[in-house]
Amino acid sequence: MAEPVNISEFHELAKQALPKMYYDYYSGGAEDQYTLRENVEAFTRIMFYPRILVDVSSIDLSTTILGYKVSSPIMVAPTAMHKLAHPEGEIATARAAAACKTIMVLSFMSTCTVEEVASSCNGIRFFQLYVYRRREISALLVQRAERSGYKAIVLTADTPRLGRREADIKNKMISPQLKNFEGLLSTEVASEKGSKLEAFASGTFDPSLSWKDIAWLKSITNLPILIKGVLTAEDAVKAVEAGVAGIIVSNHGARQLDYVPATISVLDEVVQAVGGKVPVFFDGGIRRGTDVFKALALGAQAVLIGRPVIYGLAAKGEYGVRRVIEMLRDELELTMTLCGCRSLKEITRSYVRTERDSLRSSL
Ligand SMILES: Cc1cc2nc3c(=O)[nH]c(=O)nc-3n(C[C@H](O)[C@H](O)[C@H](O)COP(=O)(O)O)c2cc1C
Ligand SMILES: CC(C)CC(=O)C(=O)O
Repeated sequence: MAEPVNISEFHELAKQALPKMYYDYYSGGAEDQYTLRENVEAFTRIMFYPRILVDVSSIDLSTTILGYKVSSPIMVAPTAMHKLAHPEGEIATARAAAACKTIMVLSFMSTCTVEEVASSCNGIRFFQLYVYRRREISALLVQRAERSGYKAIVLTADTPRLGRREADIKNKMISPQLKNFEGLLSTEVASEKGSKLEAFASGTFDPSLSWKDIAWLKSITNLPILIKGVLTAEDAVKAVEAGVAGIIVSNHGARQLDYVPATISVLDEVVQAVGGKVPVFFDGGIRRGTDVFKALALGAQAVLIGRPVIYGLAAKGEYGVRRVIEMLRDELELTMTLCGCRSLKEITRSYVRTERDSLRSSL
């Protein structure tokens, strides 16, 4: 295929490049994959209401995230095991994110260590945390990340168990390859049945994790804490009360509970509940710059992209990840230009209408 011109073409290239087991793991969702489709399709039901005759000769996409300057509001979401996509793994991703002057969130379940990624290039990075039954291992990783210069902890709160991913069961997905835990924990799972990754997670992840543990996390780190996996106003309020520095509206790329709404359709509600007390970030189903604009218009301060990064990495390594981020950035710039928004601050709710808005106005 010629040089891809959009994320969907990177997806196609990645599918060709990857062994089926890994492609299915990366691209798949939980059970019927209803939410997986919805995450993308819900964006198609939001329409633009652009303004004309605005001087758009200069467009500024830069912003700050937790005080760190970035070139655009598009960050790299934490996704596990990049070496299954490309031999350079998370190092290639980190270099691409740094070249694009944006933030990468490194997964707890990475195939390069926290330290290897930190020393691979200069860039602002956050560290995503899973809490293991053996809490001392999670605590140690938080401390290693803090020592290595990561600037925030992203606590993933939607994974007491792994969702049921049927392709992984059928493919007998391999045990995770996690270099961070060498000498701490064996990641080999003996089970002959189903997904070894799932068997590993069910033996290792702590299902007792609860709101009170935010205080525990605060007691072991000075870094700001973002909570990832919020889908309701009720949990958004609890997160603010627990003292987090930000919220990530996410359904884990539709890989956990199937039949939760598309994340873009709950963003409004969460943003209103938070009432500007902390920044709200967003992920799930972003495949176009227009999607980024829609999330910003509905109140997200920035977005994160998961699968598009993996597709770029699988197709073309570091260069591919860079192209994916640049493409979305360029598409966002064009969307802003055509909507008549010169800066991210000018992107407001009045530039989009959701299905619910249209229903309300027809009543
Ligand atoms: C292959 C894959 C692995 C993931 N691994 C993690 C992970 O280790 N930690 C985490 O918090 N989220 C993980 N996620 C969820 C992403 O952070 C993010 O919420 C999701 O991918 C966003 O949706 P998108 O892929 O449609 O952009 C993973 C997602 C995928 C697709
Ligand atoms: C290794 C997994 C627990 C990573 C993950 O969060 C996912 O696959 O969605």
